[in-house]
Amino acid sequence: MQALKETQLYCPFAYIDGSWVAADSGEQIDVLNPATGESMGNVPRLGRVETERAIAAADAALPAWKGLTAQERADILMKWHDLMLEHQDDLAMIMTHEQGKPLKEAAGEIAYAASFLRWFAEEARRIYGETVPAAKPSQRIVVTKQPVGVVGAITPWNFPAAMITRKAGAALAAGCTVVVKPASQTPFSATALALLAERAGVPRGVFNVVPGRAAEIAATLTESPLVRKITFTGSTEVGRQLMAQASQHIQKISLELGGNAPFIVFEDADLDAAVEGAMAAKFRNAGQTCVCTNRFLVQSSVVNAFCEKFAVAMNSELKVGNGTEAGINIGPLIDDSAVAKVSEHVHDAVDHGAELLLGGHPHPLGGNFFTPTLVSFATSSMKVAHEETFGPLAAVFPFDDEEDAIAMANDTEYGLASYFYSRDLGRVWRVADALEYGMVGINTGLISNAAAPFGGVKASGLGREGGHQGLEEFLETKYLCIDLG
Ligand SMILES: O=CCCC(=O)O
Repeated sequence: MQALKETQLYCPFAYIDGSWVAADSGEQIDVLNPATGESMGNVPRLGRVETERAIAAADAALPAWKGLTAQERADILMKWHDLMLEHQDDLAMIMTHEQGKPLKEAAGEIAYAASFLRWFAEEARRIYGETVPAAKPSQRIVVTKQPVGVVGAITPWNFPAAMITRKAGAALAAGCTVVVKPASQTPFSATALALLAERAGVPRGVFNVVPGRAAEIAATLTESPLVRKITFTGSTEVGRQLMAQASQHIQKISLELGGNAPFIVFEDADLDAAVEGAMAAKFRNAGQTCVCTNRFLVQSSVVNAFCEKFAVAMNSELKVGNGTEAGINIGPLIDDSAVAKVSEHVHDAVDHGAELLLGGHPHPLGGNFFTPTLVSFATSSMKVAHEETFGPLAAVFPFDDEEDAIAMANDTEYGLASYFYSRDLGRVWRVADALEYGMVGINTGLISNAAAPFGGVKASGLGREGGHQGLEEFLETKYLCIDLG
């Protein structure tokens, strides 16, 4: 790996109860740089026994952590935030090496990740209760909020830092303690965050990182009666299993799962603005973002003009390569099966009659690089209409009118992010109301923000992260009935 300013941030260990540890078995995970295929190092491959230790540590640390004042917890979270920004370049370098996203984008993710710590530090001091008029004159009803307890957080490879802070920031602010299972592709971002958490003053046992065997660690978290909440970002398939497993001890659960985001361009839209939004909504992290557009629905009267402008922007703005090189803004896909999936969706679309306007093949650089691809005349018979591609394929589906667009947009089991462009105020409200999605970007292709409630409906998940709603997910409501006699 290229040199870090502070080499200690490269932590090839798990972090349990304030100690840096190896797996009992000595087993390790070899972490590959998706741009080169080379190893960037190993972390321990933990399993059940070490996870049980982490849960026990989190449980032991809970009374003291929830016993701090909100201000004390907020101060520690703010310190953690500041340290992340202080080490932004190194954290970005680690992320680019293990995840592939270009350095500038990785630095952007570090800032985004830190913003959750700031947001939840501020929200920690606003965990309000309420009083309610009672049924009897002698009684008082008081509602309080308490931390749910120990949290198991399972996080994905596509946002190796932000998905940890979005969960752990909220949990710690609420007074919970956390065991994080990071993705095996990107554990070094997680362990670097643990080091900074320790330096910020997060007490031992409050924040633990357990890289390792995913199914075994998930089973250990869901089988433990000490764990009171599971929070997961990843596939709908795994989310469904976790939800079933979490039912054993009726654990609270938040799930941020797959999507099939539509991006609708109406004929009254500002097409240049729509293309700018399309670039952002499609190509962030090379298309490997759960809120990336999967289907561009464009009104027939403007479909040619939109495709022309979109192709020009893609040709002139997208530079594919190793994310550590200057000027690169499309890195590699995470692995060869991701490349195979994009290829499969492109071939399937072309075989079913789509017109290939740009790309359509792996990039000449080879490895996990794929050329940004644009196809038009996509139809509902194609795989890209129903499955999340999770790569740099932009598929344009023409539609006739507003009713048609809404029906096409909602014709999916998913309901995470959606986008549309229109300058007609009446249409803006009608379409925003009609879209069956947890998030709607209107005349914008970027919707992610610590202050906003992020999450989906239908098969895209349960619960919200970020916003004040994100904190609620880690709180229990308790009602006190006081009889004054
Ligand atoms: O891919 C999941 C999260 C992306 C985001 O927070 O914008």
